[in-house]
Amino acid sequence: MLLALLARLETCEVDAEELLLSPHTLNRHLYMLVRGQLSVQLASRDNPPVRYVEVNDCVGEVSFCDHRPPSAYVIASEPSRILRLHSRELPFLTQSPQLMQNLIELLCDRVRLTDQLIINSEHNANIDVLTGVFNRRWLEHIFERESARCAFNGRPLCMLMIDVDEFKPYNDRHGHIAGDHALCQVARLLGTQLRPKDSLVRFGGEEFVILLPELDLRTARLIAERLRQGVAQNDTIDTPIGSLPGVTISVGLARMRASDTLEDLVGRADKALYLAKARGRNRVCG
Ligand SMILES: Nc1nc2c(ncn2[C@@H]2O[C@H](COP(=O)(O)OP(=O)(O)OP(=O)(O)O)[C@@H](O)[C@H]2O)c(=O)[nH]1
Repeated sequence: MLLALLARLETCEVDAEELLLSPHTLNRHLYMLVRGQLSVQLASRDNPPVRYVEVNDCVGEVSFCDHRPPSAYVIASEPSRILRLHSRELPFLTQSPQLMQNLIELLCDRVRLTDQLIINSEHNANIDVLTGVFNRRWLEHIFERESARCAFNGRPLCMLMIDVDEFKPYNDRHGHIAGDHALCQVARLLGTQLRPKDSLVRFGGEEFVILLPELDLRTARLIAERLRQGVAQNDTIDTPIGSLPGVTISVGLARMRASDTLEDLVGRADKALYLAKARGRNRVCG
């Protein structure tokens, strides 16, 4: 059976940059890479590869089976040798339970890989690139969930609005890259002191938001004070560009009221933050 299958395979050579599969062209082949490397690109040939196909990997199996155009571009990233099987040989494959089992496993792998890519891209869409903490998009999602959950259980929900103090002069004195390191340090210091159910979000620029579910105002204030002290006590930041002076933060605190929208809660936390700045910075208000 295997020998008969091998006899049905064609060998082809592709040059670097050559297009093997495209969403605009029906695919009739199942390909197996025997030398070189292929890249898989979604939506446009100009997008960076989402993955690479290495030797012994297959591509094209989904369109080979369903006779529909491929969902991605597959391009040779270097000169490559490929074995291919035409879809007219599909009835031949069905004669062997083992070959069918292999094909099903291949399709299952592809489904899992696609799921993982979706999970990764969903995750990346919620993460701030510089600091690695959640971004504003995530805040909207998590606020909806946590505010509903806390309201349903009759539990409080508090928000901390945090702003790095005098960050413009810090950037001016030490440079923007140093400022970036300082922001990462703040994110790290804040993140390591939180419970898993708390959400740390980079709200924008030098501002962070923390959602604290199931904590009353008094406890949230203690936590805010602990966070403030944690940042202030780190008076130097070790970075690849050298040792930099630490920064301080001001914190505005607000507790969710019934029927608060995210904007309402952010607005009150922001007012409290403004007060903390006006009273001299490096403090908690609200
Ligand atoms: N390095 C760096 N700087 C940023 C980033 N985002 C915002 N900033 C800077 O943060 C600074 C914020 O400055 P201001 O809003 O004037 O406030 P401040 O100097 O921190 O003063 P106070 O908030 O009143 O204590 C601006 O200079 C922005 O350019 C970033 O991602 N990296």
